Formats: sequence, C-alpha cells, structure tokens
Amino acid sequence: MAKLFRATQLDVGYGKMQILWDIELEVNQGERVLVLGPNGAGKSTLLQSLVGLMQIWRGQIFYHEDPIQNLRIDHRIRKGISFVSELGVVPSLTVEDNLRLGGYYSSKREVLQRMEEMYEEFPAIKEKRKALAGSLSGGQRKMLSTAKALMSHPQLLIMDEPSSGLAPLLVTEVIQILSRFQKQGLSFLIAEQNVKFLDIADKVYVLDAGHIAFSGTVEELKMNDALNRAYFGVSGHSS
Ligand SMILES: Nc1ncnc2c1ncn2[C@@H]1O[C@H](COP(=O)(O)OP(=O)(O)OP(=O)(O)O)[C@@H](O)[C@H]1O
Repeated sequence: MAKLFRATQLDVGYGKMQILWDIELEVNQGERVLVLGPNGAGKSTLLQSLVGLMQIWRGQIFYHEDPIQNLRIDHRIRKGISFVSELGVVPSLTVEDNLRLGGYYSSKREVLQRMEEMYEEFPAIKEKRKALAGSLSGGQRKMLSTAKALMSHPQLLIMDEPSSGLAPLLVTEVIQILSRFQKQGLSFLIAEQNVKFLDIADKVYVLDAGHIAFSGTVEELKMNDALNRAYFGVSGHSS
C-alpha cells in the first residue's frame, strides 16, 4: 500500500511540558487509522501538531513522502488533507456559504455539484441549508464541519473526537457516512476515546500518556492489553 501520510520521532509539548514522546504514525492510501486513548492521553495535541496548528519540538511529517514544511500555507497539501474542526465553521454565515468556503473549485457548477453530494450524505444539514450556522445544534454543527472538510475532495480526513457531544445514534450515523467515503478511496485519521470506532478501523494506535503503547490491527489489539492499561491501569511510562 502506498504511503500517504507519516510522522516520525515526534516530540511535542506546551511551554516546557512535554506531552508527546517519540510518536511514529503512518496512514496508507485508503486506510482508516484510529488513535485511541483516554482523556488527556494527548490525542488533540497530536492531531494539532500533525496539521500544523502546533509547533513540533522534534521529528518530521511527510505527505506522499515529501516532508511537510507548513501545511497551513501550502495549498497543494491543504487540498489533500482536511482537518475537521468546528472552529472552521463560521457562525455568521449560512450552512450553504460555509460549505462553499470548504472547496477549491474552478467553476460554480462544480461547487454546486459537490454541495449536493454533501446534502445527500448529510441530510441533517440539507434541511438547514439557508440557516445561519450559528443557529445549528451541536450535532448539526458537527455534521456541517465534517461536510465542509469533505468539500475539497481530500485524500485524507483528520478528525478529532467525531463522537464528542453526539447522541449514540448520531455516532452510528457518522460511522456509516465515513464508511461510504472510505469506499470511494478516502483515508482517515481519527482520534477518539470511543471504542465504537474500532468497528471501522484498519489500523489502531493506542496513545497512553503521550506514548504510542500499541500499533497494529484491531485483531492484534484484542490479543494485547495496551487498551486496558491505557484506560484502566497505571501507565507503565515514566514521564
Ligand atoms: N494549551 C495547553 N497548555 C498546556 N497544557 C495543555 C494544553 N492543552 C492540553 N494540555 C495538556 O496536554 C495533555 C494532553 O491533552 P490533549 O487535549 O492533547 O489530550 P486528549 O487525549 O485529546 O484528551 P481529551 O480526550 O480529554 O480531549 C493534558 O495533560 C493537557 O492538560
């Protein structure tokens, strides 16, 4: 499988406090990768450093084996990698205008066509297309931020806790929607504490107190106690 995205030897922290140690992570084309870990394990810190929202202390990040210098200003990479963020939703704009902002298109027809595709996948926002994004419920806003991130036809979608604040039924719906996009070739990197996402993972990393405590398939994870240690046990790492 071709390598799409890779991070190696990542150390990250806030001020003088180190949060992530020697992270090795890889997403291949078409793969669904899950970073699983309890509260405070460092999932958000990891994703933010991967998408350039946080400075890394050490290590390197690659996209198609090219080192990423600055993902936020490199349009070629920005088009290929989308980070789902509710902060990216502009409350004072309509749902429709928010979606429009998510794409990079050469024609108006193309934008409208992609928007229709999004409405089909996310019916909850279709009925709100003319409403201001600020008037949406938490779940609807989550759907909008996901749809907006998908507008640019990314190769890799990076999501931080898609299940947070969602009712269990909506979590199932999000998982089904993501599975449909994966069938069209989209890769995912999802950070979650909800083990339900194991249902759609091809590869899992367990993040335990800033260290990758496990990497492998879901089947391999079942034979390993890394998840139990991360969620219920005392971490074996000294920090
Ligand atoms: N802005 C910040 N300044 C200092 N420390 C921070 C900051 N943000 C997070 N931390 C610390 O970094 C550690 C990892 O936090 P992070 O939010 O990355 O974990 P998480 O796995 O995403 O947790 P959760 O599932 O609760 O969102 C925590 O100890 C947290 O207190």
